[in-house]
Amino acid sequence: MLTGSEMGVVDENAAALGVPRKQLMESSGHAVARAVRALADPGDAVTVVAGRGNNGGDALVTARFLDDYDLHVLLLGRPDAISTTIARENWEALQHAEYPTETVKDASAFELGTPDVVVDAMLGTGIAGDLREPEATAAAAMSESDATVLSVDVPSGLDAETGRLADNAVDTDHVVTFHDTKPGLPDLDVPVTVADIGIPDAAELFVERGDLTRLERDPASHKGDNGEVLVVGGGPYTGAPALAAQAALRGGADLVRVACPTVVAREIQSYSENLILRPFDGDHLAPPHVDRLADLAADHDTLLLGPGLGDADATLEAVGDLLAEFEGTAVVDADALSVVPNIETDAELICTPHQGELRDMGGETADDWRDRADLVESFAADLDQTLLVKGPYDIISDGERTRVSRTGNPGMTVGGTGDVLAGVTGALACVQDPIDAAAIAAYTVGSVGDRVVDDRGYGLVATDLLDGIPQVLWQREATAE
Ligand SMILES: NC(=O)C1=CN([C@@H]2O[C@H](COP(=O)(O)OP(=O)(O)OC[C@H]3O[C@@H](n4cnc5c(N)ncnc54)[C@H](O)[C@@H]3O)[C@@H](O)[C@H]2O)[C@@H](O)CC1
Ligand SMILES: [K+]
Repeated sequence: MLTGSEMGVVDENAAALGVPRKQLMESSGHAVARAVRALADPGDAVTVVAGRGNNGGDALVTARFLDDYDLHVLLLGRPDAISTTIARENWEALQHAEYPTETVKDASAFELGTPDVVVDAMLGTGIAGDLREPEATAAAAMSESDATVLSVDVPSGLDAETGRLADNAVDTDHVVTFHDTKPGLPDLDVPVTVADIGIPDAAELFVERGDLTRLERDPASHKGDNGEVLVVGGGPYTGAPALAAQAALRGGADLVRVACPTVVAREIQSYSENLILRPFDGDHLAPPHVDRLADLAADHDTLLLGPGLGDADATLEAVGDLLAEFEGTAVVDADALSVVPNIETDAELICTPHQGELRDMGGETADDWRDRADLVESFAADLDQTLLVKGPYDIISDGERTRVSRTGNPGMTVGGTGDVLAGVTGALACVQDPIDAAAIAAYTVGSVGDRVVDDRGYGLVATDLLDGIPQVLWQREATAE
């Protein structure tokens, strides 16, 4: 089952892999034509009712496969109101080839006639709310007619995000949906055909730019709405928590606080005036600090635990105590990782080990990335947590879903890049599901590293990555419509 927006992610990923949406539209249109053939004989009357988006575009393709039918094509609205390039190109193809098309200027001009089959292609995943005019009038006419109604993707009026069926939705007889079923379709009690439209499995496995379409920033949002991250780190090291915290800010978090031992607080602050410090006594994390840190962490959307903490026994004991008390979402990195397999926690963890750290946690690795993906998936299932295992191909799994991010390059084996990745993951985990946060973070940090190395060659240092994070995260260079 895929929601409309998940379908948008997948088809943008397909475009990134070289299968643009116009090709998918051709496959969709053809699949609908095959369904028409199963419902009506050549010579029967078929009327296509097309809306102005890509749902209509699919059916404009269908028309070209129905030359041996008594065909009518009705476009709801003016041709210049067609909202996407690929749908318009398919409309123009019908004009050039002199297909019998008509445009319906308003609801009063809509006449369905008495076709044997009507193809409902008014609205698909782009719908918002109940049907407006002229779609509402057209829907009523279809629902009342004796024609067999074949809906494209979803019956017009079904919201594929929520599964809600509008009161004035088309009363359909048959649905051809694409790639996977959609929310609401199983409840309809009509035959639903799921058509394979040639989207490669890789579009769901690999993290690609389509995954970035999950990111939204509400224009009306206030400070804090986009996430508050608490980094607990530092002591033996100061650079790691500072990098992670700055990366969390670049990853879109509104507020990032760093809880660290007092002796290193001034030094960490000196790296950036954007950081807010919450020092605790001493020179390393230890069990007496845990209660206060647990309270502080509870006021944040994400806890990022590990960067620069070191592996003193008292520190690792405190990490275990803190995770045992914490009930929110935590990104666990570096020395803190070794504690995870030995504790009980109600927290939702995103663990970000490299392969050596994974083995120390009790996980297994393999040379072939496909084998590694299987091993990571089963270890994530054992832990019942999300893993982001770093490598030439990063493997992200929550034990059920597994994603692979292929960005990045050998220049990124330098120290500190893992802290940047943990920081971006922490920021995104404030606003995304753990697996999506980890997948987008891995893709983004790798892409930034690729850009830096393209520009300047190897010799990259972790701070080089910080500035480039927003550009990758918020790029909007979608090629398809
Ligand atoms: N995402 C994908 O991977 C693919 C999508 N395809 C098709 O593209 C469709 C989605 O296309 P679009 O995103 O262009 O969206 P739609 O074609 O579903 O609808 C967009 C249009 O509907 C109008 N609209 C929205 N709510 C309305 C309402 N309540 N009453 C009247 N008009 C309303 C909008 O102003 C816009 O013009 C899918 O359902 C599917 O049929 C296929 O071509 C294959 C691949
Ligand atoms: K439809």
